[in-house]
Amino acid sequence: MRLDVVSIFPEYLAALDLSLIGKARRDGLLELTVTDLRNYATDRHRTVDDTPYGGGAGMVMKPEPWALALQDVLDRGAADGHTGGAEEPTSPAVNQRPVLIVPSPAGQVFTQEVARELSEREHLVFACGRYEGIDERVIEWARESFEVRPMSLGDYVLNGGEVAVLAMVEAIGRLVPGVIGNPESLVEESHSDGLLEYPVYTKPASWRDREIPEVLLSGHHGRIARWRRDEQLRRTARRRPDLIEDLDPALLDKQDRDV
Ligand SMILES: NC(=S)c1ccno1
Repeated sequence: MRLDVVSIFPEYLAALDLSLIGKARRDGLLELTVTDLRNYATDRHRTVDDTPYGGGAGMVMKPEPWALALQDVLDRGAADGHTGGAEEPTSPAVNQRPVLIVPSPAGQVFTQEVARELSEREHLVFACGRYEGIDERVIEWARESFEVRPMSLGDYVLNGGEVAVLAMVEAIGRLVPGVIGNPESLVEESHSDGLLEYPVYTKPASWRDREIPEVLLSGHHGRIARWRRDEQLRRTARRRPDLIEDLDPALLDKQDRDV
């Protein structure tokens, strides 16, 4: 998977050199490039923002630097053989276009399901807006060559898209085959089956007069699996009843309904 991030604070993305994502980059599983938007400013002051038409507080990110930066991302992708680059996409219907993800409170809510969908795409490009946002004409222009996806981490406002990109790249990147050493780890985590994950424990069995659930010491795999499933259902019902409402009933077995 190829990932590009465009930002005026490229150093913000340094965390993507660390841990599993950093290792995946070094192993060639993820090809991630961070681009400084200011390198595409068209004046000697490297200006990337200006006052908003119609008045109002704050500044808006100028369209031209963004268009030049995103076109360069496309051209580099095409030069490296990634489809959907500068030349016409061969068959956009099969989603070969690069996906332009624009973190924004006005975007689609980013979920595990969206992460899974995006982890199967070939080229993701993240546009980190700052100030009051990016001139809307950039989004319109980008639709000619990208599948544009405004995306929100949640209903709150950040100072820019970089923090959201760190979260999305980690959530998406870890689903790319080979990034997580043991793919089994992906099976029983929160949201993998529509439920929150069960509580986990490790040694010592007794800690500050607190014991672990006895069933976990039983060695009875069937009982342990049942206990874990019950805990998932209880925890989800308590903390995120909205997930239970949305749950596909086919995912619930008969015993689930007795919890
Ligand atoms: N909620 C998100 S993703 C965001 C981006 C910028 N501000 O808020």
